[in-house]
Amino acid sequence: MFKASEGTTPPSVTMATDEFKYHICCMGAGYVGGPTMAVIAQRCPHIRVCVVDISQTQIDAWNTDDLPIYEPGLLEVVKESRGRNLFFSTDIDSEIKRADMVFISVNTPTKTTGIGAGKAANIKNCELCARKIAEVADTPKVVVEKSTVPVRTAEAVRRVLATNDRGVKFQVLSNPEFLAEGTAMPDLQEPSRVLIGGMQTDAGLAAIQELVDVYSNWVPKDRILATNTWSSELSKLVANAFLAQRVSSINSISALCEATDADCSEVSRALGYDPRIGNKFLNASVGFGGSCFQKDVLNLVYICESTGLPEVAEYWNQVIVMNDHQKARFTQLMVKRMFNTITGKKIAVLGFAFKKDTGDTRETPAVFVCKALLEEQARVQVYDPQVKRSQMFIEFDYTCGVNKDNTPKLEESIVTCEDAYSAADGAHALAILTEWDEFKTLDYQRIYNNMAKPAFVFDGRGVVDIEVLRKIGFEVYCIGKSRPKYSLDSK
Ligand SMILES: NC(=O)c1ccc[n+]([C@@H]2O[C@H](COP(=O)([O-])OP(=O)(O)OC[C@H]3O[C@@H](n4cnc5c(N)ncnc54)[C@H](O)[C@@H]3O)[C@@H](O)[C@H]2O)c1
Ligand SMILES: O=c1ccn([C@@H]2O[C@H](COP(=O)(O)OP(=O)(O)O[C@H]3O[C@H](CO)[C@@H](O)[C@H](O)[C@H]3O)[C@@H](O)[C@H]2O)c(=O)[nH]1
Repeated sequence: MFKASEGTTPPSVTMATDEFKYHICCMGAGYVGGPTMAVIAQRCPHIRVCVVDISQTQIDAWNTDDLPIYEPGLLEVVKESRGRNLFFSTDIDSEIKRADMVFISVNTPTKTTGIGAGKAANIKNCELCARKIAEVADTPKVVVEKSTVPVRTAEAVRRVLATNDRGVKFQVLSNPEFLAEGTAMPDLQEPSRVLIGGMQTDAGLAAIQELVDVYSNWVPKDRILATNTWSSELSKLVANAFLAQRVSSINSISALCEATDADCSEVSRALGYDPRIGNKFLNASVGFGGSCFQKDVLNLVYICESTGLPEVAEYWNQVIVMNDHQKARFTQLMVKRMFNTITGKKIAVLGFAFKKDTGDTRETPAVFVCKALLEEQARVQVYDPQVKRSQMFIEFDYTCGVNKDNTPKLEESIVTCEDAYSAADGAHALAILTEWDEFKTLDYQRIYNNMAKPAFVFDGRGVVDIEVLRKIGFEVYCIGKSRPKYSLDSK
């Protein structure tokens, strides 16, 4: 199974497949499946872990040192176990058959058509996994929902599994993942908690214990929370809704700070000292992005609507409304400050990923800002240390429906650059859209010297030292901070 290819780490210890007493198969080799299984394999060398996927390209990449995702520390952990007790394969049927436990870790995106389009999560991939397990399994298995799913999805998975015609018994558990991208490895190695939901029957409790036994290899017992299935499924959606709500709340206050000369980071600091509020997730920004927050809040909204709770649905929907407003507000400010026109102007966009330390661009605010800049006929010069040009175009099309068929000048209007200095060369403005550490230590004097004047900075991430940049000569606007006094209109 383990194919030696260029750049692949050879196995340090070889143990025949049959010698392992316990086998885990994970369906879905993405941002969650890959890192999660790499950590299980690292912490449980006695368990054989195989991650399977329908995408040959994805699996091939996991078998090289050029992994399909960028995550600090991931490659080292993969290399430690790959070929020893961690494998990546497209032989889905064999790996399911062999497994004692099967994780379902496939994507559950927002539906784009049909009932619930734009809100409901599409659990098609989860159902297909359950069907595949039902089709090929000939021994009992614990099936673990790792994907984020609407509450009561385990019921659907259980019913599909029951169609197995060999009478095989399955237990379905909910074990949502709470890792954040960019910090996935520490999040997995020292999780704040591991949540496991299952049926409160003898067989259900035994299945929960089986999964507890896996995590207990490295997670302290008091951080492993066992509960019933529905509470577990719902907790995941609610956790993301609460986090997203915090970002929207502080972003709403950022607008008020800009209008009143209050400083949003000072407000956050004051709030954060209250232990009941806590100091995390209070950074005002150009808006939240990522594959989870919007999808999961919208899913929660849809579930509330479908269960006859319109007021509750509307409450959570405001989190999305505020996020959309924040993204739009940022570009409106740019245009307004640059004398109400950016037609033909060069704008340097620093950062395209939805947050630092990831190459993930799903729902990134940068795509919405760039789209708005293109609509104003600006020329956009983008630099991101981890995002390839091809990925940016995939994201424009997927998230905003912008492609070269409906926007013929797209390719020439977006210039991708090798570093921040070339992106800023000749630009009228910098727009900082991801908080990459390297943007804090750029030589802003050098950047200023090579920009058109007046040189504007629009900081959507609170990255720059405003006073230093103002001394250099920049006209600086930062989310949640007071605006330059030399502006004609301070609002
Ligand atoms: N990305 C995150 O940070 C994160 C964190 C926690 C939870 N989640 C949730 O975890 C789930 C997976 O997210 P992700 O970001 O890893 O998605 P992803 O798109 O990165 O990966 C999903 C993988 O599943 C594969 N797949 C789809 N259908 C399959 C099938 N029938 N059989 C085998 N493989 C199949 C795809 O080819 C893809 O490689 C989602 O429900 C998401 O909401 C994501
Ligand atoms: O104070 C803050 C904190 C975050 N963000 C933005 O919010 C988005 C999401 O950030 P973060 O939550 O750190 O990253 P994700 O990888 O999306 O992780 C979230 O979504 C995952 C998928 O469900 C969950 O597992 C994690 O617990 C949850 O934090 C990013 O655009 C951040 O820039 C802010 O604007 N201000």
